[in-house]
Amino acid sequence: MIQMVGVSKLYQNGVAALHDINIHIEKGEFVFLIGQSGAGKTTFIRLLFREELPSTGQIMVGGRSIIRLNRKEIAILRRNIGVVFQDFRLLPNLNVYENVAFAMRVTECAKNDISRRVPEVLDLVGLGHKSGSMPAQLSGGEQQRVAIARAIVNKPMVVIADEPTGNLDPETSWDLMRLLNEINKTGTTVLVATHARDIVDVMRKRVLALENGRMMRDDTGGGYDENKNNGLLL
Ligand SMILES: Nc1ncnc2c1ncn2[C@@H]1O[C@H](COP(=O)(O)OP(=O)(O)OP(=O)(O)O)[C@@H](O)[C@H]1O
Repeated sequence: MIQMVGVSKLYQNGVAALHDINIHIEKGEFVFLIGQSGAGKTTFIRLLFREELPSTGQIMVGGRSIIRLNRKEIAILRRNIGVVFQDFRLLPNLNVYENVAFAMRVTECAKNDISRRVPEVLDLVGLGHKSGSMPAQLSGGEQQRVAIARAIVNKPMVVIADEPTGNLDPETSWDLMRLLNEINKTGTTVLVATHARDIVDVMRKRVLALENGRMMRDDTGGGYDENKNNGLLL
């Protein structure tokens, strides 16, 4: 589903954000990406949906190289990858329904499909009753769930979340992780960049650990710290 071969990223200011990354994520996996602030997690994510290009190396998504794509192909890639940002990035002047519908409109979906699918995903994230609310009227956890609804509305192959619990209290963070786990159980590949040590330790998923732009660890069923093995399965 996702493959990086020899990927490095040197930003124009000379910062080497990623160095010789080689990873392979299969369809249907749930993967945590961990690492200290500045380790390269966001850069890793931005490369996957073509917000940045690597300086060297090859990136494949869904069996295709994403390095040389035209605008139309980039749009198709982004339809296949739902991204959830830490700061939600909802459109403030649109209500919950319209925020989610917007993601379908930009991919030129038929009106009928939009009016059928949007209520379906809002129910899935537990926000069916808030579809007329504006983002500013929602709690942080609710806004984040709208962001998830928007990320999954086009039935992407992959959902990527960049520190989705960064602004949430512990209980709401767990609700959100359970939701991502449910999405994963439907066959969607899920990649979550996080600092949430307790969540990583309990969920026991595959853990990729970045340190100064290098992939230092790739553990199946791993914890936040190396060799920590006292978690419970969710
Ligand atoms: N657009 C950019 N231009 C130049 N340098 C950048 C850019 N974006 C990130 N960097 C640098 O690249 C390195 C990796 O940053 P990145 O945002 O990928 O880390 P991160 O692991 O996501 O950190 P955090 O947990 O704080 O979000 C850092 O040194 C950062 O300063």
